[in-house]
Amino acid sequence: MIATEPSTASLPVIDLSLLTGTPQQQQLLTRSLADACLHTGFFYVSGHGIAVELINRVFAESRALFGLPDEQKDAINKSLSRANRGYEPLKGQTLEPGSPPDLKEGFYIGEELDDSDPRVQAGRFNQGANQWPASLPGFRDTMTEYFTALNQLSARIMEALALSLDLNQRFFDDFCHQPLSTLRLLHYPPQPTNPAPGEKGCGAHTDFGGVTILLLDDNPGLQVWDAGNEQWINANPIPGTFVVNLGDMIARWTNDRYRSTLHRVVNTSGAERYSVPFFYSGNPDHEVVCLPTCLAEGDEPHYPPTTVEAHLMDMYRRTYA
Ligand SMILES: O=C(O)CCC(=O)C(=O)O
Ligand SMILES: [Fe+2]
Repeated sequence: MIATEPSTASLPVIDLSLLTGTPQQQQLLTRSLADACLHTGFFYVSGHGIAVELINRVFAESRALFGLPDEQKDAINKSLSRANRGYEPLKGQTLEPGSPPDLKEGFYIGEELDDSDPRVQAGRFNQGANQWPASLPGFRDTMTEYFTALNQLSARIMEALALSLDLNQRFFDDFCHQPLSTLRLLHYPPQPTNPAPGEKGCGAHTDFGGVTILLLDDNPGLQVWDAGNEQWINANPIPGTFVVNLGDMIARWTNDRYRSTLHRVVNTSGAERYSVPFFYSGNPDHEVVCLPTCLAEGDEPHYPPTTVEAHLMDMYRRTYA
């Protein structure tokens, strides 16, 4: 029997500033992190060092972007980009197979690489130039600043994850070199009063990549599947934190010890909801092979070795097939 009412259980808050604390503080951090990763792979992060002033500018620019006239948004439609950058209209994606399209519009940003970059010339996955809205003068600089800051924050989270897996703190350094990252702005209109069956902001899905750092506005709506109790947990916003979750690649890497968990959005807040997920997938050439500390004696790896890029391309193929 699957409970339909979201549970009142909550996700843990992890203070990332403990990473540079005393050995005892570090141990506290890595233990609570391991615990969260073994359960849902979802947790809040405080002590992240991202300025609230920058966060406010990101939301202001995001609201301005989605408020532009349709012609201006269509001029930078994602379909015009070889690198999956730009605007995705409302109902442009169906994250939950068998459900109606998602009630959200989005905008995709990645590292700015021009045509002379060898990665672009080689046609590497998702590498290329962005499409910027011509009428918003501060948009590009704000998003670039936030993108850079979140790449750095992701690398710190990878250090904490390494420690939590009994690996050297620098174990993921090569993975964090020239990472493939996607910043995604999202806007959810209020849930309609008479939705079609299954219609909602964002269908139930797991994230494909490494870690996702999700910035929420003040509105609830995000729900995380609690497999142990077969119910949805509300992941409501906590001021000053991000929601962080592990993607399928970390589950694969840890032989399914660490979890990539289903989540969805139902915007019953009655308000326009804005969120900003940042997907960190690491160096495309990095080999993803069962971690040495995740294979108990007598266990077999659940997956063959792959690379970051091959894993991502495979996941995209399955979703957009
Ligand atoms: O908007 C949210 O709160 C979640 C978005 C999400 O899960 C995603 O974009 O993968
Ligand atoms: Fe997601």
